[in-house]
Amino acid sequence: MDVLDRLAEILEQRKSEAPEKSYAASLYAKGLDTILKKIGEEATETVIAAKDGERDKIVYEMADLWFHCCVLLAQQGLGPDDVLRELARRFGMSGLEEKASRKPG
Ligand SMILES: N=c1c2ncn([C@@H]3O[C@H](COP(=O)(O)OP(=O)(O)OP(=O)(O)O)[C@@H](O)[C@H]3O)c2ncn1[C@@H]1O[C@H](COP(=O)(O)O)[C@@H](O)[C@H]1O
Repeated sequence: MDVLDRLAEILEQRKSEAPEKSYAASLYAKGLDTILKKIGEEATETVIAAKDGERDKIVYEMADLWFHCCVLLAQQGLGPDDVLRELARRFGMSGLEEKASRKPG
């Protein structure tokens, strides 16, 4: 199982957690506007890191951005696989081939 699959699984589990116990659960409880605001903030922080040429910070901020995008996908009943399938489709790879290409070995 890769990182995005595992994160998606954890984010699904967090839907039944108490908001005080989990950051993801607190985002679900606050709702769509809060999740979208976080995505906007993290995207901006990523842009600033790139403009400043801070490679470590680009990675850190983009991880925050991807995390919040995964929260949005989960909140919408979607997951990383839906996006990866669309990316794969754009260069002619089937969903099954895309999944197989991500498996180690
Ligand atoms: N991958 C993440 C993850 N990435 C980012 N974040 C949180 O996203 C928030 C980012 O918002 P901010 O930028 O405002 O935070 P900040 O502390 O000011 O940081 P910077 O401004 O310096 O970037 C922080 O609170 C981070 O802790 C994450 N919180 C949780 N996870 C994972 O998600 C899973 C579920 O987490 P919980 O719901 O907390 O159990 C766990 O497996 C965690 O490892």
